[in-house]
Parts: sequence; C-alpha cells; structure tokens
Amino acid sequence: MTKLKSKTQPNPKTPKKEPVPLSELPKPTLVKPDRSPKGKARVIYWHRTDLRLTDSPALTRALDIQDIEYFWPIWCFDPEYVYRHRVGVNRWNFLLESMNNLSEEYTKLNAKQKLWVVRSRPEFVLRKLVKDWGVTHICWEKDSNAYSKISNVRDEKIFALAEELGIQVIATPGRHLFDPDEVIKQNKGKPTMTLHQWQGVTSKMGEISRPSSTPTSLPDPGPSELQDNHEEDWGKYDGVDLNADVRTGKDTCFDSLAGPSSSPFSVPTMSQLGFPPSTTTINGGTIEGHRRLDLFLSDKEKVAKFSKPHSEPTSLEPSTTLLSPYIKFGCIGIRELWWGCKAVVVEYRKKGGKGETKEPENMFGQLEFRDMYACAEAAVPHFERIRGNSVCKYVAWSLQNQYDDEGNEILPRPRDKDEQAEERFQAWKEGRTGFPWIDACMRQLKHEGWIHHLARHSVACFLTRGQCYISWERGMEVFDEWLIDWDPASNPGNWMWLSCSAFFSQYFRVYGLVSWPQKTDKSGALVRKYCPELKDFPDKYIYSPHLAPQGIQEKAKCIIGKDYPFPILDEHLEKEYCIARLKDAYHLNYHGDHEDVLNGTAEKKLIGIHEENGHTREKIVDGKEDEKKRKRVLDGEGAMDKFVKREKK
Ligand SMILES: Cc1cc2nc3c(=O)[nH]c(=O)nc-3n(C[C@H](O)[C@H](O)[C@H](O)COP(=O)(O)OP(=O)(O)OC[C@H]3O[C@@H](n4cnc5c(N)ncnc54)[C@H](O)[C@@H]3O)c2cc1C
Repeated sequence: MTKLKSKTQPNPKTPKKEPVPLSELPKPTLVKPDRSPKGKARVIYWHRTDLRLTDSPALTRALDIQDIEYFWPIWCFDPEYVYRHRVGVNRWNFLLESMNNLSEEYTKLNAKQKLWVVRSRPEFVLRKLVKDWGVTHICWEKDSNAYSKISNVRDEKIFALAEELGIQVIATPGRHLFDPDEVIKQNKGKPTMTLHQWQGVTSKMGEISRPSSTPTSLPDPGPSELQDNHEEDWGKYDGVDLNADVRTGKDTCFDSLAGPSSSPFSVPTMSQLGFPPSTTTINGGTIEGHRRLDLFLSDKEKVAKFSKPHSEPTSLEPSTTLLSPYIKFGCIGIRELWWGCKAVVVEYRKKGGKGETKEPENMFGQLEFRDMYACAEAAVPHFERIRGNSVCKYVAWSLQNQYDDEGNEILPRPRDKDEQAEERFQAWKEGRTGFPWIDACMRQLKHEGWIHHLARHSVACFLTRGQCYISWERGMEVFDEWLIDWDPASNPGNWMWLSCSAFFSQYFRVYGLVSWPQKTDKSGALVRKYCPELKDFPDKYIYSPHLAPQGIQEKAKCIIGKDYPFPILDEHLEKEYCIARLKDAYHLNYHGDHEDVLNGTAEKKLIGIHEENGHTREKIVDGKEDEKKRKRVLDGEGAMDKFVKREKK
C-alpha cells in the first residue's frame, strides 16, 4: 500500500516513468494555423479549475476570437493527476459531477456540444488535437501556480509546445479577485503576508472586475475523430499510484484516448477510475453551486451581517456558505460572489439595515483572505513545506518531512523514530484521540470532505502547537487528501497560520478541547452524529466522557477505554510544554530557508535550546504536584486512563 507523498516532489526512490521531454517527442506533421479552408479559427478551450460558463473572463475571451470555425471545450483527464496526487473519493466524485454538469450546460447552448474529455496528459492531447483536428488556438483560465502543482504541467510547457506547433495561446486570469502575478509585481516581487498588505497593494489596482457575461450561443465543434485512439503511449501511466489504497477496483479510464467507443469523449465514471462510491452529501456542479450562491444572497441580513468568528463550527447545518468546493473547482465565479454580496449590502444599507459587519470578518474579508494566500503561495518557493520556505518559521516539530543528502524528500515516508508522535498522529487522523470534539471533526472531514473553518482551526491547533507538536506538513497532507475544497495556497497557508509558522504569531492562544465547542453547543450535536458511540452521554460529559462516573458510562452503554478511547494526552500539560518550546523557536527565529534548516542542523540546535531553558517534558512535569500523573506522562504512555479525575457516582 502506498502512503501519502508530497505533491510537488516526485519520489526519488521509486522508479517512475518521467514524461518524455518535449525535445525527444516525435515531431508531428505541423499543421499551419490557417489550415482551416476558410482561414478561420479552430479553438479549443481547456477547462481546468473553472467548471462553469458564468463569469468566466477566459471563456468570454476565447469566444471573442474572430471567425471561429469550430470550438471544442475540452478536459484533459491527466493520469499524472489521477495517480500522482493524493485525492479521496469525495473530491473525485465532486469533480466528475461538476464535469458532467458543465457538459450538460454546453449541450443546452448547442445540442452538438459537450465537454470533450480526452484521457491523457495535456502535452499529448495538444499535439494530437493540432494534428487531427487542425486546432489553431488554445485558451484557458490562467492559474499557473495552482494548476502546475496538481498536475505537474506548467503553463510555460504548454506555451513552448504551442509555439513549436505554431498555434496561438490565450491564457486569461479569472480565478482570483486580482491576478496574483500582477499583485506580486505591484508588491515588488514579495508575497502578501497580511490582509492589510494585500489590501494596500490592490487598492492601487483599480476596481475588482464585474462578472463577465455568460455565453448565450456556442459555435459547433468540428470533426472529432482521433487517429490511433489506442496508441499505447498516449494515456498510460506506470509510476507510483498514490491513490492505491483509495482505488478498490481496476482502472479502465486510460484504456483509450477518447474513452469507451459506446460514449466517446465522455466524463469517466468513478468505477472507470477504479474508485468506490463517495460518502459525501455535497454534490458537485455549477447548477448546485449557483443554487447555493442564490440561497445565500437571498438572505440579505445574513450577507450584510456575516461574521466568520461568530459562525458556529458545532452546528449540523453549515453556518457559513459551504461555497468553498464550488469556488475550488470554479463551479461559480469569484466575482459573482463578490459583486452579488456588494449588491445585497448596498440594498441593505439603502433600506436602513443596521449591524453590517466589516472586514476582515465579513464575506469580503473571507474572499480577500483567499486572494492573500494565493499571492503568498505564488511568490514563495516551497510554500507547501518547511524546508526552503522563506516565510515559514522553523519549529522542531515531530514528524517533519525528511530529506536525503541532495535535498530530495524521502518517500515513501519512513516511520518516524518518535513512536509516540506517530501514534498520536494516527489517532488524530482516524478520529480516536479520546477528545470527542476533535474526533467528531476528523470523522466529519473524512465522511463529508468538508468541515467548518473553526473546526479546521481546532483540529489543526491540536495537532500542531496546541498539544501534539506534530509538523503542520502532516496535517496539511491529510486535508489535501480529504478536503473537497483543497486549494494549493489556502491549505498550506492556513496550516502555517494555525501552527503559528507564518501569518499569525499568538502561539499562547490555544483552543480548549472542551471549553471551545461548548461555547456554541453545549449539547454536542456534532459529536453525537459523528461519534455515535457517545450519543447517550448527558450534555455535561459529551465533550469529556472520560470524566463521567462509571454508572453514567454504563447507562450510556459506552465504557471509556473500551467502547471509546481515553484521551491520548493531557490537554493542559501538553499545551504548556508546546508553548514553552514555541517560545524558544520564536526567539531563535529561523525560517525554512535558513542554512541550518537546509543542512539539517537546526533541529538539534533548537532541541539543545529547549534543554538549556528547561523546556523539556521532564522539567515541565517536575513542576506538577501530582506524582502519579507525572510518572505516566514521563513514561510516555500518553493515555490518561488511570489518572483522569473521576467523579463520584
Ligand atoms: C487548516 C486549514 C486548512 C484550510 N484549507 C483550505 C483549503 O484547502 N481550501 C479552502 O478553500 N479553504 C481552506 N481553508 C479555509 C476555510 O476554512 C475554508 O475556505 C472555509 O471553511 C470554507 O467554507 P465556506 O465556503 O462555508 O466558507 P465561508 O466562510 O462561507 O467563506 C466564503 C469563501 O471565502 C474563502 N475563505 C474563507 N476563509 C478563508 C481562509 N481562511 N482562507 C482561504 N479562503 C477562505 C473560501 O473560498 C470560502 O468558500 C482552510 C482553513 C484551515 C484552518
């Protein structure tokens, strides 16, 4: 079984069939752009992370090309993405549903149209389509950083190939409020590390564009035959399969370039990809995305008074918009949401509405945060890891990525020598930490592919600086696999925020594992849903069942330590220990690009400082009076089954 790997670093130890360098590919018979008998344009529009027709500046621009003879909206089902990016079933399902929905939307505009799915790498597909269909133009929504991270295909590669093939490329930004490349340029090449900074730079860049118009008609597609449809090299992939343990069936998706002859160019199914059905209740698609958007915008007061910190992570129905999966896959346009909210707020004000919220907690602030992370990610090499990352503070976390002498990440990741940390990490991932709030959030995440922002805060804080002191790289990878809305900038960015590695530095502020969820729900509805073994506990113990007297456990038919785990650690003691070490790390103030981090000596140095300052587990526990507790923590047993406070019956 293959374990989780870095997305950007190929596994140096695993032989992998590298894509053939462009220079070594057989030269196709070049087709001149004016191959069309009438000198007209034959355009392919390459959908990637923009599965919509609305508010798409890139699609609008593509359709504005003069004298279009044929137009094919295409999707390259890229085996690099299917095999070399770790993705759970819920995200696969959402993607396929969104592709099917987009295809239907195209057919509504022109009965001959659909989303033409070609099952191969973009480089191969482009060559093939130029040769067989006489394509003269390729257009797409520009998002080079994010896209290259998920597929390993860099936009520059396609630009170079297009030049070689003599066709025209039109890449148009549209995924963010402002083009991250432009923002970085205005910010003198630097990343935006605070919202204030992002706002300062973009305030000089004019107004956010209005949503572009939705096409009302579409040119016909041209001929769609592909020669050598079964040519072996087109789609096959024989490297490591990072989704091996998600895939339960045989993958037949890449048997041919255009898919099964019964439904050529169709969207693959979950079973064609060898995946089992999804578990989520969140459905993909631009129609569903717009339904949710309209629903949100129809509640004027909710829009005007939206306040992220006051939303409820504990509620069974999402208390925020749940638009993130639709934004991630581009099922709705970001300007539709922005300007939709603006219009609502203006109307609310006009009608004398009160209590309007301000940035950053209102909806505009949320969308600006997303752009801020995108503008940081695009400017910072190795944003998704610690080593080499210039904005990430160095902390001697457990379970950090490991690198060989040449600086390549060692994959598959060897089991860490720190057994306790490994066990804590597995317990966190599997939702069996013995802290019901954390376990419910992690189980919801795996089942639904989405959890509330503040639930993400809770589990990320617990795993990293709050209690476990495990590298944010590990947590980020789990989110990467399970989140439907996974985003290559927002995910690492928020993990750095929560672990106080970048963007946020108040490491002494830690979420309580019992007190925090109690603020918004004393009855523990989310725990009762996702940890059903605890459902009959009284409210008083729902977030701390290990404190319940034996009689109550028996009545709830759940004996702690047998039917549900004891807490894996002492919340307050570990918090103290974490804060002490973070203080040292902040004092040392190394970042991921410091030479000691690069040459591997930083960890030893920082651990030496912890020892000098008495910031070791032994010393922290020494200060505690409870001898029994002291012994158990030092023995590294973690679980608090023997020393937890037990109330009398
Ligand atoms: C550890 C961690 C990892 C995260 N990983 C991701 C990720 O991979 N992809 C992702 O889209 N969001 C991520 N977030 C941010 C945030 O939790 C989600 O965007 C939000 O919960 C999505 O739910 P919503 O659509 O109901 O949000 P709403 O509150 O309704 O906000 C609307 C939109 O604003 C954007 N947004 C809001 N907050 C943030 C934020 N902090 N950072 C970036 N964008 C934001 C999202 O696009 C969101 O859909 C992460 C947060 C944490 C703490």
